Amino acid sequence: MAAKKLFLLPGDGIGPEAMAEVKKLIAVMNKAGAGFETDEGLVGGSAYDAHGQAISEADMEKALAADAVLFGAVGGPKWDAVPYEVRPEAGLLRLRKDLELFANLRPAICYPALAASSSLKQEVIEGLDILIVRELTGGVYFGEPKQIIDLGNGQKRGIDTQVYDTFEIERIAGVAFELARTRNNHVTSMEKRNVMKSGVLWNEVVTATHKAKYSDVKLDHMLADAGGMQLVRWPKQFDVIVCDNLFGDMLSDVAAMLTGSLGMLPSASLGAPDAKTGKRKALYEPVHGSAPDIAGKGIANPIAMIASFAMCLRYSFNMVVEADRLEKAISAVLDEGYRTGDIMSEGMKQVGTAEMGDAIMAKYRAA
Ligand SMILES: NC(=O)C1=CN([C@@H]2O[C@H](COP(=O)(O)OP(=O)(O)OC[C@H]3O[C@@H](n4cnc5c(N)ncnc54)[C@H](O)[C@@H]3O)[C@@H](O)[C@H]2O)C=CC1
Ligand SMILES: CC(C)CC(=O)C(=O)O
Ligand SMILES: [Mg+2]
Repeated sequence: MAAKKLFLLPGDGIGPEAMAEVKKLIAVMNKAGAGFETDEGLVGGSAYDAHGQAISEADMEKALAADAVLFGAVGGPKWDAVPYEVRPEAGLLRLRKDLELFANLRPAICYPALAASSSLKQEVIEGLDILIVRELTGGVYFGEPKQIIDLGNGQKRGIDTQVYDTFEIERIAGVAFELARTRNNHVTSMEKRNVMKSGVLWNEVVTATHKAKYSDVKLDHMLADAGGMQLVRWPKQFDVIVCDNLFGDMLSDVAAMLTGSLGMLPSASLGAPDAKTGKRKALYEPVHGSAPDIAGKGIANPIAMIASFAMCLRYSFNMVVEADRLEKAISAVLDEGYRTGDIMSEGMKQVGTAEMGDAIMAKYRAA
């Protein structure tokens, strides 16, 4: 059996704390013969401190050669003043761009045990299971020009450019429609065609892609600001949401709170299948950032990171049984009342990062 090459990039802040819990799981799976071969690198502020770059060329090569990359989180106030080109977040953007990870899957599931403790009413989120499909390598995060110009009159101008070409919209729409077919067969496309030309094109191309290949899937369109409102008002109206890089970033943080906490939301970033092998480049990461406010305290919720590893098992290694088993272990531990601080509510057992990781591992082993 060929080794399964995992490249670990824990990053900064709570990234390494959450990744430590995944490393324990990998060790347990390897004892049972899973055959993961792991290597580890630096990204973000930790890479900047070591070599003045947000990710080194050597680590980029390892990421490109791996079957999957597991990523923690990057950033923090320590690096606020570093040059923009080498800021911690640049490491993540480079990984996404160079690995051509255009499809970012961000599922938001409300675990039954957390339905009562959300800031939203229980009936609004109970049973929630939606999937945000975010375009990840285009749009305003990457478009040129991207600069600050000195206008010479005491004023400056900040410029970011939103650019989308037809093929970029077509391929992300295709991913959303394909995934919808495995779920409730419903896609909602979100843009702002009322004020943005890229939104007009987005709407046209999604509509044409639907007509050409996916007319069996229900499609509707929503302006992205109204979409944000609807996500909070009645999120269960959605199945798959497809949107651009910026709206997807924002709407998935909104969706995170439907699940109880940013600490609960995993993600998978996938490239196109290789024409010969069918394999996709992939990176798995929690939706949250490095949470500098709680870093180093051992209290971060590791569930988003562990659930991202479950997505890795499912999408990169087709280990569907193990992925289900791990997701069930997370659910069972929540049913038993284990809570990190971010999801704590009255009468529950408050635990730290490692205790939560250990509890999930114990359930996984026992299943
Ligand atoms: N993928 C990545 O690496 C991302 C990095 N960032 C970076 O992270 C840094 C901090 O950004 P913020 O806006 O504060 O966003 P954040 O996601 O790091 O934190 C927002 C809030 O959620 C809480 N939180 C997040 N994850 C948690 C977890 N696992 N357990 C418990 N609580 C959790 C934090 O304590 C904080 O109160 C910035 O430098 C930002 O650029 C932000 C988002 C994504
Ligand atoms: C580059 C990241 C920090 C952007 C972000 O917030 C995200 O991808 O969720
Ligand atoms: Mg974000």
